[in-house]
Amino acid sequence: MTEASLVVTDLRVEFSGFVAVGGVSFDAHPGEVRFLIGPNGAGKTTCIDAITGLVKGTGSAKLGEKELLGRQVHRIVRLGVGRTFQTASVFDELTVLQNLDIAAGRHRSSASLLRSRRGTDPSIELALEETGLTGELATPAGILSHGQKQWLEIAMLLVQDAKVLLLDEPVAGMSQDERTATGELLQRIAAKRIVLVVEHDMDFMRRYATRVTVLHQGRVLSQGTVAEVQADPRVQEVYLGTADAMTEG
Ligand SMILES: Nc1ncnc2c1ncn2[C@@H]1O[C@H](COP(=O)(O)OP(=O)(O)OP(=O)(O)O)[C@@H](O)[C@H]1O
Repeated sequence: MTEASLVVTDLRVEFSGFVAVGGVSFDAHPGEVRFLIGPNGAGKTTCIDAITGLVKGTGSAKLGEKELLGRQVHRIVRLGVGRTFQTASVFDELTVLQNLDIAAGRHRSSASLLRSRRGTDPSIELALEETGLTGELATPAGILSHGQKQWLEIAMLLVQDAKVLLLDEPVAGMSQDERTATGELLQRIAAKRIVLVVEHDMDFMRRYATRVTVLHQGRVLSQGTVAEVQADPRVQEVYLGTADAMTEG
């Protein structure tokens, strides 16, 4: 597994002259659950979109020595950068196993695909175990709970052996139990991979973040540990009235 870090430097994204991300720098390392937070429209998703090649950005986003900006989406995926979206994008009519097979097949040779037909692939078994979906192997993804769908998406990134997981609001709409299970899952995954979480849920962020970057109007307002950003008066000001939970707990 990689020891490489994700280092974003002076990232800028403009949409027809509107600066959505105006020079953002942060880094994320294996071993930490890194959070990107900020009010609506702060530029969080756009940062992820730029890192994954969906929108054009300037500046730099490096995974180890490899520059990601300027590469095509599929090449960035091949370098080991995976993401989830705010809405789960699994194949509802296919089973959990079939979804994982498709995810695994994307970067597998036909010889290994042939081998995998003779039994469940070890990487799939591992991903199922890791995400607690082993019992749902034959369940159509469409009837999974909201939380399980998100875990399936994460499992799909694991079977692709993603070195970087960029997760956009992974616990939105989840029950408290599902949030706890997700937080613990992210901590396990982050031991060996880079995990960057975009979230609005302050309680979740407080419980599971190792370090946090706060964005506001396309710029970094504050970054540090949860305690450091919570104590930052600029952060309190921005969150006052929108997420007053920022300073609670
Ligand atoms: N394709 C686009 N074209 C024009 N403007 C865009 C586009 N995508 C995003 N924006 C604008 O860029 C800004 C940042 O949007 P972004 O979705 O990154 O914010 P966010 O922090 O992820 O917000 P939220 O928490 O609401 O998802 C917003 O003002 C948004 O309207």
